[in-house]
Amino acid sequence: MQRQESAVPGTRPSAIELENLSVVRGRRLVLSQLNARIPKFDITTVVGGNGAGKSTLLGVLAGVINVTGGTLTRDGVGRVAHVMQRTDVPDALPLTVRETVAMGRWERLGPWRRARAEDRRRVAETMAELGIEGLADRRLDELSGGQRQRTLVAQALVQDADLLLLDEPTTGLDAAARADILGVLDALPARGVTVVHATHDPEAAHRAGHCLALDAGAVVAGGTPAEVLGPRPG
Ligand SMILES: Nc1ncnc2c1ncn2[C@@H]1O[C@H](COP(=O)(O)OP(=O)(O)OP(=O)(O)O)[C@@H](O)[C@H]1O
Repeated sequence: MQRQESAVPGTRPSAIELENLSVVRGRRLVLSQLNARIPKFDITTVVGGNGAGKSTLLGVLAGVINVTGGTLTRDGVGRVAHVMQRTDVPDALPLTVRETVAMGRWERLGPWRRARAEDRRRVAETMAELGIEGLADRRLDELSGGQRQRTLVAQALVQDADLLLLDEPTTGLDAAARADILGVLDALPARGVTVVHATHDPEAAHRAGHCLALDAGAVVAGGTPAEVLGPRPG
Protein backbone atom coordinates (compact mmCIF):
# COMPACT_ATOMS: atom_id res chain seq x y z
CA MET A 1 0.00 0.00 0.00
CA GLN A 2 1.21 3.52 -0.75
CA ARG A 3 1.90 5.83 2.14
CA GLN A 4 0.55 9.12 0.81
CA GLU A 5 1.52 12.53 2.09
CA SER A 6 -0.51 15.24 3.66
CA ALA A 7 0.57 18.49 5.28
CA VAL A 8 0.96 18.07 9.02
CA PRO A 9 0.01 21.14 11.08
CA GLY A 10 3.15 22.92 12.23
CA THR A 11 5.25 21.85 9.24
CA ARG A 12 6.48 24.39 6.70
CA PRO A 13 3.86 25.56 4.17
CA SER A 14 4.00 23.92 0.76
CA ALA A 15 5.64 25.56 -2.24
CA ILE A 16 4.05 22.85 -4.39
CA GLU A 17 1.34 20.27 -3.81
CA LEU A 18 0.72 17.38 -6.17
CA GLU A 19 -2.60 15.59 -6.07
CA ASN A 20 -3.33 12.35 -7.90
CA LEU A 21 -0.80 13.38 -10.49
CA SER A 22 -0.23 11.09 -13.46
CA VAL A 23 2.15 11.36 -16.39
CA VAL A 24 2.20 9.25 -19.54
CA ARG A 25 5.40 9.32 -21.63
CA GLY A 26 5.28 7.55 -24.94
CA ARG A 27 2.69 4.91 -24.12
CA ARG A 28 3.98 4.27 -20.61
CA LEU A 29 2.36 5.46 -17.37
CA VAL A 30 5.50 6.75 -15.62
CA LEU A 31 3.91 8.65 -12.71
CA SER A 32 0.73 7.20 -11.31
CA GLN A 33 -1.74 8.94 -8.97
CA LEU A 34 1.10 10.63 -7.17
CA ASN A 35 0.40 12.65 -4.02
CA ALA A 36 3.22 14.71 -2.52
CA ARG A 37 4.19 18.10 -1.18
CA ILE A 38 7.33 20.18 -1.54
CA PRO A 39 7.83 22.33 1.59
CA LYS A 40 8.78 25.95 1.04
CA PHE A 41 12.33 27.16 1.87
CA ASP A 42 13.53 23.64 2.57
CA ILE A 43 15.45 20.90 0.76
CA THR A 44 13.43 17.92 -0.47
CA THR A 45 15.42 14.93 -1.61
CA VAL A 46 13.87 12.47 -4.07
CA VAL A 47 15.11 8.90 -3.90
CA GLY A 48 14.26 5.69 -5.74
CA GLY A 49 15.82 3.14 -8.07
CA ASN A 50 16.57 3.57 -11.76
CA GLY A 51 13.37 4.28 -13.65
CA ALA A 52 11.35 5.07 -10.51
CA GLY A 53 10.28 8.43 -12.00
CA LYS A 54 12.61 10.94 -10.28
CA SER A 55 13.66 12.81 -13.44
CA THR A 56 10.08 12.81 -14.68
CA LEU A 57 8.91 14.35 -11.40
CA LEU A 58 11.59 17.07 -11.68
CA GLY A 59 10.49 17.71 -15.28
CA VAL A 60 6.89 18.14 -14.07
CA LEU A 61 7.99 20.54 -11.31
CA ALA A 62 10.04 22.47 -13.90
CA GLY A 63 6.99 22.67 -16.16
CA VAL A 64 8.75 20.95 -19.08
CA ILE A 65 6.79 17.68 -18.86
CA ASN A 66 3.01 17.86 -19.18
CA VAL A 67 0.82 16.09 -16.68
CA THR A 68 -1.79 13.70 -17.96
CA GLY A 69 -4.04 13.85 -14.90
CA GLY A 70 -4.35 15.31 -11.41
CA THR A 71 -3.37 18.73 -10.15
CA LEU A 72 -0.23 20.67 -9.31
CA THR A 73 -0.63 23.74 -7.09
CA ARG A 74 2.17 26.27 -6.64
CA ASP A 75 2.44 28.93 -4.00
CA GLY A 76 5.03 31.68 -4.28
CA VAL A 77 7.04 29.83 -6.94
CA GLY A 78 8.03 32.26 -9.67
CA ARG A 79 11.39 31.56 -11.24
CA VAL A 80 12.48 27.91 -11.53
CA ALA A 81 16.03 26.70 -12.31
CA HIS A 82 16.69 23.10 -13.36
CA VAL A 83 20.04 21.29 -13.37
CA MET A 84 19.49 18.25 -15.58
CA GLN A 85 21.42 15.00 -15.38
CA ARG A 86 24.92 15.54 -16.70
CA THR A 87 24.40 12.94 -19.42
CA ASP A 88 21.50 15.01 -20.84
CA VAL A 89 23.65 18.11 -21.39
CA PRO A 90 25.79 18.49 -24.53
CA ASP A 91 29.39 19.05 -23.41
CA ALA A 92 30.92 20.18 -26.70
CA LEU A 93 29.36 23.65 -26.83
CA PRO A 94 32.01 26.25 -27.75
CA LEU A 95 31.36 28.28 -24.58
CA THR A 96 33.61 29.25 -21.71
CA VAL A 97 32.72 28.59 -18.09
CA ARG A 98 32.01 32.31 -17.54
CA GLU A 99 29.74 32.46 -20.61
CA THR A 100 27.91 29.32 -19.51
CA VAL A 101 27.28 30.65 -16.01
CA ALA A 102 26.29 34.08 -17.40
CA MET A 103 23.61 32.40 -19.54
CA GLY A 104 21.78 31.88 -16.26
CA ARG A 105 21.19 35.66 -16.12
CA TRP A 106 19.71 35.92 -19.64
CA GLU A 107 16.08 35.91 -18.54
CA ARG A 108 16.79 38.88 -16.31
CA LEU A 109 18.44 40.99 -19.02
CA GLY A 110 16.60 43.60 -21.02
CA PRO A 111 15.87 43.38 -24.76
CA TRP A 112 19.50 44.18 -25.68
CA ARG A 113 20.83 41.40 -23.47
CA ARG A 114 23.33 43.77 -21.86
CA ALA A 115 24.77 42.45 -18.62
CA ARG A 116 24.76 45.05 -15.84
CA ALA A 117 27.30 45.31 -13.03
CA GLU A 118 24.89 43.34 -10.81
CA ASP A 119 24.78 40.47 -13.32
CA ARG A 120 28.58 40.36 -13.59
CA ARG A 121 28.88 40.48 -9.81
CA ARG A 122 26.47 37.53 -9.35
CA VAL A 123 28.32 35.50 -12.01
CA ALA A 124 31.72 36.13 -10.35
CA GLU A 125 30.36 35.49 -6.85
CA THR A 126 28.67 32.22 -7.87
CA MET A 127 31.75 30.92 -9.70
CA ALA A 128 33.73 31.61 -6.50
CA GLU A 129 31.12 29.81 -4.35
CA LEU A 130 31.55 26.71 -6.51
CA GLY A 131 35.34 27.01 -6.75
CA ILE A 132 35.43 27.48 -10.54
CA GLU A 133 36.59 31.10 -10.77
CA GLY A 134 40.03 29.88 -11.91
CA LEU A 135 38.37 28.06 -14.82
CA ALA A 136 36.36 31.08 -16.02
CA ASP A 137 38.07 31.29 -19.43
CA ARG A 138 38.24 27.54 -20.08
CA ARG A 139 35.85 25.99 -22.60
CA LEU A 140 33.31 23.43 -21.41
CA ASP A 141 34.86 20.72 -23.58
CA GLU A 142 38.18 21.27 -21.76
CA LEU A 143 36.72 20.48 -18.33
CA SER A 144 36.53 17.33 -16.27
CA GLY A 145 33.08 15.92 -15.49
CA GLY A 146 33.16 17.36 -11.98
CA GLN A 147 34.23 20.81 -13.19
CA ARG A 148 31.45 20.79 -15.78
CA GLN A 149 28.92 19.79 -13.14
CA ARG A 150 30.01 22.65 -10.86
CA THR A 151 29.55 24.97 -13.87
CA LEU A 152 26.00 23.72 -14.50
CA VAL A 153 25.10 24.13 -10.83
CA ALA A 154 26.54 27.67 -10.95
CA GLN A 155 24.45 28.46 -14.04
CA ALA A 156 21.32 27.42 -12.12
CA LEU A 157 22.26 29.25 -8.90
CA VAL A 158 22.98 32.51 -10.65
CA GLN A 159 19.35 32.63 -11.79
CA ASP A 160 18.37 33.39 -8.17
CA ALA A 161 15.33 31.20 -8.69
CA ASP A 162 12.61 30.55 -6.12
CA LEU A 163 12.76 26.82 -6.86
CA LEU A 164 15.98 24.98 -7.70
CA LEU A 165 15.67 21.47 -9.15
CA LEU A 166 18.74 19.23 -9.36
CA ASP A 167 18.90 15.80 -10.97
CA GLU A 168 21.71 13.72 -9.44
CA PRO A 169 24.15 16.64 -9.30
CA THR A 170 26.84 14.72 -7.39
CA THR A 171 26.85 11.46 -9.35
CA GLY A 172 30.37 10.49 -10.36
CA LEU A 173 32.05 13.39 -8.53
CA ASP A 174 35.04 13.14 -6.21
CA ALA A 175 34.59 13.82 -2.49
CA ALA A 176 35.68 17.48 -2.71
CA ALA A 177 33.36 18.39 -5.60
CA ARG A 178 30.49 16.54 -3.93
CA ALA A 179 31.06 18.31 -0.61
CA ASP A 180 31.28 21.71 -2.32
CA ILE A 181 28.00 21.24 -4.19
CA LEU A 182 26.15 19.86 -1.16
CA GLY A 183 27.51 22.67 1.03
CA VAL A 184 26.21 25.27 -1.41
CA LEU A 185 22.77 23.58 -1.47
CA ASP A 186 22.61 23.43 2.34
CA ALA A 187 22.80 27.25 2.50
CA LEU A 188 19.97 27.92 0.03
CA PRO A 189 16.81 27.55 2.18
CA ALA A 190 18.03 30.36 4.47
CA ARG A 191 18.28 32.52 1.32
CA GLY A 192 14.61 31.87 0.51
CA VAL A 193 15.17 29.11 -2.06
CA THR A 194 13.17 25.88 -2.20
CA VAL A 195 15.34 22.98 -3.36
CA VAL A 196 14.36 19.60 -4.83
CA HIS A 197 17.29 17.24 -5.26
CA ALA A 198 17.04 13.77 -6.85
CA THR A 199 19.87 11.56 -5.66
CA HIS A 200 21.14 7.99 -5.35
CA ASP A 201 23.56 9.09 -2.62
CA PRO A 202 22.19 8.04 0.83
CA GLU A 203 24.24 10.60 2.76
CA ALA A 204 23.13 13.42 0.44
CA ALA A 205 19.52 12.24 0.71
CA HIS A 206 19.70 12.79 4.48
CA ARG A 207 20.82 16.44 4.07
CA ALA A 208 17.25 17.64 3.74
CA GLY A 209 14.23 18.58 5.78
CA HIS A 210 11.96 16.44 3.62
CA CYS A 211 12.32 13.30 1.53
CA LEU A 212 10.16 11.52 -1.04
CA ALA A 213 10.75 7.90 -1.99
CA LEU A 214 9.48 6.84 -5.42
CA ASP A 215 8.99 3.36 -6.72
CA ALA A 216 7.52 2.49 -10.12
CA GLY A 217 6.10 5.98 -10.56
CA ALA A 218 4.41 6.27 -7.16
CA VAL A 219 5.37 7.92 -3.88
CA VAL A 220 5.92 5.06 -1.46
CA ALA A 221 7.01 7.24 1.46
CA GLY A 222 7.24 10.93 2.33
CA GLY A 223 8.46 12.64 5.50
CA THR A 224 11.73 13.51 7.16
CA PRO A 225 14.78 11.69 5.74
CA ALA A 226 15.01 9.64 8.95
CA GLU A 227 11.36 8.59 8.60
CA VAL A 228 11.77 7.65 4.95
CA LEU A 229 15.32 6.27 4.91
CA GLY A 230 16.00 5.21 8.48
CA PRO A 231 19.02 6.35 10.48
CA ARG A 232 21.69 8.43 8.77
CA PRO A 233 24.62 6.37 7.42
CA GLY A 234 27.99 6.62 9.14
N1 LIG B 1 10.50 10.03 -23.19
C1 LIG B 1 10.09 8.90 -22.61
N2 LIG B 1 9.22 8.07 -23.25
C2 LIG B 1 8.78 6.94 -22.67
N3 LIG B 1 9.17 6.51 -21.45
C3 LIG B 1 10.05 7.27 -20.80
C4 LIG B 1 10.56 8.50 -21.33
N4 LIG B 1 11.42 9.02 -20.44
C5 LIG B 1 11.45 8.18 -19.39
N5 LIG B 1 10.63 7.13 -19.61
C6 LIG B 1 10.38 6.02 -18.69
O1 LIG B 1 9.82 6.59 -17.51
C7 LIG B 1 10.24 5.86 -16.36
C8 LIG B 1 10.81 6.85 -15.35
O2 LIG B 1 12.00 7.44 -15.90
P1 LIG B 1 12.81 8.55 -15.10
O3 LIG B 1 13.93 8.99 -15.99
O4 LIG B 1 11.87 9.56 -14.59
O5 LIG B 1 13.37 7.68 -13.87
P2 LIG B 1 14.51 8.03 -12.80
O6 LIG B 1 13.96 7.65 -11.47
O7 LIG B 1 14.97 9.43 -12.98
O8 LIG B 1 15.65 7.01 -13.20
P3 LIG B 1 17.28 7.12 -13.09
O9 LIG B 1 17.63 6.93 -11.65
O10 LIG B 1 17.70 5.95 -13.93
O11 LIG B 1 17.70 8.44 -13.66
C9 LIG B 1 11.26 4.82 -16.85
O12 LIG B 1 10.58 3.58 -16.94
C10 LIG B 1 11.64 5.32 -18.22
O13 LIG B 1 11.97 4.25 -19.07
